[in-house]
Amino acid sequence: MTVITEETYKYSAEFLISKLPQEFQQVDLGVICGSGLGGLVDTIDQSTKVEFLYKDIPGFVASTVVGHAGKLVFGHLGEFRTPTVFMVGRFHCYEGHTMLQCTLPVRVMALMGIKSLIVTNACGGLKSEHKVGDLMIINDHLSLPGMVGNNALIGANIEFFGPRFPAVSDAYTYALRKLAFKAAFEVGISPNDIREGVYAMVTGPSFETRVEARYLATIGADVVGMSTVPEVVVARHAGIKVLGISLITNDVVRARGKDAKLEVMRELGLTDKIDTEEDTEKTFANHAEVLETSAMRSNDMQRMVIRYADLLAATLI
Ligand SMILES: O=P(O)(O)O[C@H]1O[C@H](CO)[C@@H](O)[C@H]1O
Ligand SMILES: Nc1nc2[nH]cnc2c(=O)[nH]1
Repeated sequence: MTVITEETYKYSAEFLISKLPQEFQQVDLGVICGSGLGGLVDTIDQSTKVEFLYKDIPGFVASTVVGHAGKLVFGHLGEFRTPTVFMVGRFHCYEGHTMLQCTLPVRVMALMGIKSLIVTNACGGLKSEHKVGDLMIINDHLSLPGMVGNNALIGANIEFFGPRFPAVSDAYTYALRKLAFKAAFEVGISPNDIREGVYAMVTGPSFETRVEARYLATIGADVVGMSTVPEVVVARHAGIKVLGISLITNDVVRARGKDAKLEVMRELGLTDKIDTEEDTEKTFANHAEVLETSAMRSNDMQRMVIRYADLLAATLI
């Protein structure tokens, strides 16, 4: 198992601080941009923005997924010009990175002073009442890897960041969720297009089988994705408040699929013996669709995040 020491996190943060102007020596807010959602950095003041490629930052691994640019950007967000650090592209375990490598940037952000983190992602919808393109404020998560031996906090605990056994029962701060809904409604997002619910994490990279999708829905998940949870767990461990926003980029296929036995019975004229109904759905999840939906809805998400940052700056949360 790769071990990342307290010194490594500090070295990464010190590297960044040594290269940053005074205004970004300490940042208030962190944002992790999900698949195809990195456009948010195009909305910040371009004249003060400072960018680092992940490959140039000590301790960071490389980002390999299409739709994840692979850079850390410092800039002023919103009318209140909140000093913010953006991960434009994140790391996923399915890229071959460990949980510790995937979450290293969150601890670096913690060392740079963030008190609040916005985690965004693209995900598949598991409920028939969801529409592709809906936003969802995460109110809880279900970590399948975390429950069976791949929790982001496995390994020697670094007391400097937080306790050995942190509570995550209210990982997604209620007051911040309220603020996010307020921001969404204020920028004109319809209550019909934004929900609140449970994000399930699987490691991927294969999408769900039909029965896995039904299983996840049965055990309480509303959406499923391959990220977010490790970042949230590490952020909460370090005492950072979290808002999670999911964009439902595709429907996860839950129907049973074509029934070979029925087809053969029909072909042989055994129709009087058919006692079950077929339950088919021919679509399948794919990353191109994920990026297409992100591109369609990223503007709304950006406006909402900017408004949220301003509401946050104006409150004491
Ligand atoms: O969670 P983000 O990084 O937004 O990306 C999601 O989209 C990719 C699959 O299309 C997976 O990486 C999944 O986790
Ligand atoms: N696991 C998973 N991750 C996703 N990310 C975006 N869409 C999906 C999906 O359908 N399943």
